[in-house]
Amino acid sequence: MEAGAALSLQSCSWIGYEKAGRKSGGFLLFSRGCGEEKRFQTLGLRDSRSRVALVRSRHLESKVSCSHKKAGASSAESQSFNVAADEALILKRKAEDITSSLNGHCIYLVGMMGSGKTTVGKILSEVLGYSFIDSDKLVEQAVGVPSVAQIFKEYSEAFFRDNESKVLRDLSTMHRLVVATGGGAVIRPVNWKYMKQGMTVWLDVPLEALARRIAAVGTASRPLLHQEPGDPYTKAFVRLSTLSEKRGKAYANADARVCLQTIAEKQGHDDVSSLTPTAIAIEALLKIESFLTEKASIGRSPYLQG
Ligand SMILES: Nc1ncnc2c1ncn2[C@@H]1O[C@H](COP(=O)(O)OP(=O)(O)OP(=O)(O)O)[C@@H](O)[C@H]1O
Ligand SMILES: O=C(O)C1=C[C@@H](O)[C@@H](O)[C@H](O)C1
Repeated sequence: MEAGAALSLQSCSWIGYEKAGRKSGGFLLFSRGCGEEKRFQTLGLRDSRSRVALVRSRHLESKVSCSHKKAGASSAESQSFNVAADEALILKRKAEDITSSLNGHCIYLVGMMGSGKTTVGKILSEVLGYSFIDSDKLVEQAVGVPSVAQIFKEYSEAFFRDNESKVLRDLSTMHRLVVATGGGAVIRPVNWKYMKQGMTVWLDVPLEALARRIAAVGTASRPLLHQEPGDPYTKAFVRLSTLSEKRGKAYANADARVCLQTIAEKQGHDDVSSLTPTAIAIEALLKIESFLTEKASIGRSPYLQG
């Protein structure tokens, strides 16, 4: 039971996993179940202040959710509503926890094509109050060509890489950005010098999931995947496998690794496809927090002045 029920963020609806009682006013009250300690740990809420705040916020927001719930909503609908609200709240709390130690430093998301750098990056930027930047788009603007695929075709990959390095160099002097980097940005050591001015986070996604995501939208916008013969899934999978073998070590230079397979296992799922982008963003914040805490514990708080 326990793997799925106790540890799952996906199934941690307030109603389902806190023991809930109903008051005459229709509001929910929570009592602490025996699995709560474990859940707090899973959510990365180790100190009592965060825990109290989360429980209080859940209580308050549950009043709002209950008073707005449609009378005819199915239990599946209300459970997924609660899961989404729960995740959003945890995300917000975690962002508040790390804001001061991050001290305005940029976050660079690295990972293979389709790993979710854009999707997760937008969520992180919003919750941290940062701006979101896609480095591929900056290269397109700098070159004056509307797509990366066209830059590869009209110029060359090397030309694209040179411009990508220039863009990363320029970004390295800035603050309060979440940057979705190009999938191949990790292969040039100089790019690491630029990205390490901030915090680097690797979104590590199994190849099958990447190929599935990319096949769903087609390979046309991803020039490195488009040349292979075959159906979109096979094209993507074959090429991504080769790229991943070449780049695996480079991605591992990142300060933090967000491994989707590990999150899925923690939540009791076999497959990463059940993970929401918000759950992945939460894990990213937890990993960022661990990195900052570890550095601070050895007297090397990377981003605090003084
Ligand atoms: N957690 C997720 N679950 C399911 N699909 C997702 C998830 N995250 C992203 N996707 C989908 O996968 C595709 C690729 O996502 P996204 O554009 O965020 O990746 P990326 O790393 O920025 O890709 P690229 O480097 O190729 O630009 C999109 O269609 C997106 O909707
Ligand atoms: O993985 C890669 O090498 C690439 C990823 C994309 O984001 C683009 O930067 C470009 O298509 C190259």
